[in-house]
Amino acid sequence: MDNGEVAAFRQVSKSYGKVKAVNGLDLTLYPGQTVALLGPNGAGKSSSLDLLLGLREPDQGSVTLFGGTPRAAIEAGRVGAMLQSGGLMTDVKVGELVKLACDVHPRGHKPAEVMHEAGLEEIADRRVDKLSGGQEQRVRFALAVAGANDLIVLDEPTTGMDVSVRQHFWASMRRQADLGRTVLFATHYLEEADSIADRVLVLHRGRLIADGSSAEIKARAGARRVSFELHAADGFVDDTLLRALPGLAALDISGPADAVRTVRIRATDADAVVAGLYRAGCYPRGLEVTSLGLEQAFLTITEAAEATELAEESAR
Ligand SMILES: Nc1ncnc2c1ncn2[C@@H]1O[C@H](COP(=O)(O)OP(=O)(O)OP(=O)(O)O)[C@@H](O)[C@H]1O
Repeated sequence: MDNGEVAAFRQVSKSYGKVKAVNGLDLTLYPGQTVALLGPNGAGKSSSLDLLLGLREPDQGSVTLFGGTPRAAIEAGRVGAMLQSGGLMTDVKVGELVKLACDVHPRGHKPAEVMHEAGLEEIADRRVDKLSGGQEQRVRFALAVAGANDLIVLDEPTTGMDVSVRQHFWASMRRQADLGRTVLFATHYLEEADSIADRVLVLHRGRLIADGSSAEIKARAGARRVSFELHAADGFVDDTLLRALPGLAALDISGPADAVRTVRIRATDADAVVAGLYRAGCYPRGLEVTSLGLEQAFLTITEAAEATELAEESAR
């Protein structure tokens, strides 16, 4: 039964021996979303995608696609995937393989359209086992969009693609999302997540530790920096006043109190920090407000999760 949800993980866990690859994952994906799945090596990204596609069974919890089993959704031709693992058929030409994928798909597109979309026309007659890494990725991409899928799952899709192919690839994925399809991709390229995804998920040791827009995740991590100088000649500023500023996530002060001190602040709300400074009668010199990227936010969030995990482990 289709309940409007594209995919739902309900308290899903999966272990390999002692390793908890996925740990209590609760997640719902909706139509038309472009979702980036981030996480350090071994965080459980590929394992989560495998569970989503029914390639592995959860130890606990349930995974549904379009309100039914992953298998039913795949058999109905609603899901396309581009995974890292799994070899391509070898003794076949690129054009033949793409045609086969279109023919067997319950809602297959015309092979010529798919060849064009994936930029494969020039290598249609090349054997699949004679391709470069980037060309192979393009073939995998073609197989993922060979039919009218409602969900496209991509595991590190742009690895090995050069810049222009990568741009072409993401333009094509945007068109898919504009058609109302859901695109879920795991990546280590944070700039891709930042510019492509409207929802970003961060996994850490199998747990979902952040879920929101890129802007929300940056804000949560304290992803703007406010820096300025305090000159003793302008009047003494008490450090406790700085520490009490609204919107402050972290504070670093360097330099002697009786000369020039440099203050660097990581802010969850930079506007509140600056307003708070002036309200307190503090007149900074050389004020700068800069944004930190998603990369910095990602590192902040995952480092904080790591520190919490270590503290919990040593308390046990
Ligand atoms: N088949 C398996 N057998 C044993 N352990 C596994 C297996 N697959 C994954 N793992 C372990 O589960 C954890 C999660 O792995 P997974 O591949 O899902 O992470 P990932 O986030 O995709 O990592 P990467 O960014 O390196 O691709 C890791 O500790 C990994 O070693």
